[in-house]
Amino acid sequence: MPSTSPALDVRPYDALMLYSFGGPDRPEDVVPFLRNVTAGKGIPDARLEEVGEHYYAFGGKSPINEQNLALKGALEKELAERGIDLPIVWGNRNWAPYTTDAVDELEAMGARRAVALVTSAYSSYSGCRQYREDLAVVLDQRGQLGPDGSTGVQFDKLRAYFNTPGFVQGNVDAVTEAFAALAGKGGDPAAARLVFVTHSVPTTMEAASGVGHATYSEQHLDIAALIAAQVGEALGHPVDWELAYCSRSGPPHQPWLEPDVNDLLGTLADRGVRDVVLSPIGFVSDHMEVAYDLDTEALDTARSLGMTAVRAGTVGTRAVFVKQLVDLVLERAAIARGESVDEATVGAFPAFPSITPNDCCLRVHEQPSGIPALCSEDMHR
Ligand SMILES: CC1=C(CCC(=O)O)c2cc3nc(cc4[nH]c(cc5[nH]c(cc1n2)c(C)c5CCC(=O)O)c(CCC(=O)O)c4C)C(CCC(=O)O)=C3C
Ligand SMILES: [Fe+2]
Repeated sequence: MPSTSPALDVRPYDALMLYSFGGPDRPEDVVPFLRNVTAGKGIPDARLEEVGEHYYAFGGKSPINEQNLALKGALEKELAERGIDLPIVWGNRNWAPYTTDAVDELEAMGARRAVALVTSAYSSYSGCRQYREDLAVVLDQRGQLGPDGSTGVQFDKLRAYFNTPGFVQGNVDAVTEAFAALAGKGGDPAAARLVFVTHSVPTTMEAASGVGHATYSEQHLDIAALIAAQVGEALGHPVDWELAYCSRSGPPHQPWLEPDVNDLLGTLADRGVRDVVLSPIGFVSDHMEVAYDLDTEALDTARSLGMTAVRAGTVGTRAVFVKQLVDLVLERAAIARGESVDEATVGAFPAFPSITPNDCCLRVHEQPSGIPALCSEDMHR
């Protein structure tokens, strides 16, 4: 039974759904996985073949599934330590266990209402709405979509958590450690440039992102400034920083957010920067974009430019981050019960809403998608 102590009350939720992207576990999975990811998205074949090679270079196995299992284990431990009885089910948009498997599991355990934790910290189509659309499609296939939805599991979602204290602190700790590692490699921390990295998105997706508070890039810039300032305090000297992007896809004529991290490294090298710390604040774990685009490609670029570079860790299963996620579950539960709550945030922006405006983060700016998305004002039930 859920605890009824106020600080530990997770009513009305019966379960937490850890909702992620998914990735292949073996070489035979790579092509079917990429087909799932790219259905109807107009990604050129050449890009797909290239991305397939990234996976084959790692034995056809993405690190993402093991990382999600580790996060699930860490969350279970944190919940147990706080005396909170809330089972966790895991589902992915693009690979097994799929969204529909997670919904099956919820039904099998008799769950009526679940709260979803998406493994993306920022508000954008790819990091928020696409998850809510896919969940709506799955419920629709089961005949469980609609404002009353009385037959199916009812879903809520945690708010975007990029601007929460635990996410920012986890990154501050990881970056501070990376500056120490840079010194260990003979680099000069006092002269090093801190380069934050996130996933690029088309500029149309950027324009449509962020609930009217702040776009995808503005969300990153806001916490990047905070992280750099706090790292500077820890190190005792100011830290110069930049935001760069990785993992661009799509056709060449389509504009995406820039600069690409490799191009930025070239620019910095031209300006005489010799030492770099890369901090992948756009990602919550060291999955394939980090393992390939940063650890393989960007670190190679830095090496060929004669730079000393260290890649900081992602928040992963850091205790401060896992605690924050559990705090967010308690916060969302209190909101669902109609209680007034203090939504802890850091930086310039308010807490992003957990029930989003209907047209928030559409795939193409100002063009309603026609696809319902769960946890939006209309679909909230
Ligand atoms: C903002 C964002 C995040 C959020 C950051 C986060 O959640 O961490 C994210 C996460 C991920 N993206 C991932 C993989 C892929 N993303 C692709 C394609 C795309 N991503 C996009 C954006 C994002 N993606 C976009 C705008 C596209 C173009 C197509 C479209 O408009 O949707 C493609 C197709 C080939 C290619 O173009 O690269 C693949 C294989 C994996 C799994 C990694 C693993 O296996 O470990 C993860 C976690
Ligand atoms: Fe992606």
